[in-house]
Amino acid sequence: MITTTGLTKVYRSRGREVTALDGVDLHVREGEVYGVVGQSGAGKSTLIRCVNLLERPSSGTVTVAGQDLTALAGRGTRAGAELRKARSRIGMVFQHFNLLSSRTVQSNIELPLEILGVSGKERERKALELLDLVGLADKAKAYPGQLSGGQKQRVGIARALAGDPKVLLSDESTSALDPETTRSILQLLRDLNRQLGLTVLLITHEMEVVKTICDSAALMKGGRVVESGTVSELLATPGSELAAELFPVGGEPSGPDRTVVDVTFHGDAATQPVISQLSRTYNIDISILGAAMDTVCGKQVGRMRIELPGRFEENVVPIGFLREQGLQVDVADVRNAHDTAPADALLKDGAK
Ligand SMILES: Nc1ncnc2c1ncn2[C@@H]1O[C@H](COP(=O)(O)OP(=O)(O)OP(=O)(O)O)[C@@H](O)[C@H]1O
Repeated sequence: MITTTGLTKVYRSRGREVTALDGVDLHVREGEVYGVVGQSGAGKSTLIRCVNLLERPSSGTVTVAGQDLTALAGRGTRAGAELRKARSRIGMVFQHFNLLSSRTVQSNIELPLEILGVSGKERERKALELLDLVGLADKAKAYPGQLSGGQKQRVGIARALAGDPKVLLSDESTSALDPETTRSILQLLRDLNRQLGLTVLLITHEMEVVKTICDSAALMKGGRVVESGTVSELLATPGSELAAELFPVGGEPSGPDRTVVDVTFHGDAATQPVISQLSRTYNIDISILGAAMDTVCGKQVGRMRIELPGRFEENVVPIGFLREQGLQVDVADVRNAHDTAPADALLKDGAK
């Protein structure tokens, strides 16, 4: 539904160049909720603004619902009209709602339809239908100043849906809201995604948002996508930074010459007594340094950080045993991170 290839954006201001996007390839499938996360300055806002061509990319292409928007942006006035039409099919929700305070709620929702030249009667019908959809049927005549933050965002979402978009872009739409309101807005986005088959691309710095509603996610750093995939794929990828952030387990080793291992349990593996089997089979004492169970994308996932006595070399076979049970095993020397890669290579060799 949304594809970007080699998307690059270089800002030039006061003789300085800032590369905000550095060759971003993004693939968002129809009907999915896709989250882009990353620290401040990673390029998330620039990416979302380039997807609907609010910002003109320096190079690369953006295709939404099979239409190459970058090609339209480059041509004359006729193409400009086509671009506006294409853009009206992409809804956008903002962090600070961007409602007009002098207009009623209904009139805010009607605004994009006014711009599209839709008749008054049809605009009213559509606005009232959308208000009902977002649970604010009784607020049509209210002004934004009379609404709570969550209600304002519901109006923002209704306005974004006015042009019957196939795609909804959300720029930190819950960042200004308290946790409970955040949950209700995320639930609304999820419901709309399911009811309307809406594809949602959202940017956020909150892992909780990804955990609650995203099917897929990408991590951005320095204008690049450094990891991406479905949330389940990411959780199953050894060493995935996104997975570790989505599902952190802490715990320091209790002393030198210990092997610290992060074990992730999905599906059936979560119900097997693997840790006690490991302990019995190899006659070793295992300490649990940290553990958590959580629901990620509606699925139960468990993660445990355990400590085995002895160094990596001495634990090749027990760790091979864990891998054979279908568990995802990441070896981490938390005090000596540069040892991790060689240790993992060693394990793979040793486990053969
Ligand atoms: N209009 C602009 N002119 C010049 N530089 C810009 C402009 N907009 C963004 N940048 C720069 O581009 C880089 C990426 O910014 P962007 O706002 O896309 O990041 P972000 O990940 O959305 O950050 P945040 O979470 O803080 O919004 C930053 O270095 C920023 O300073």
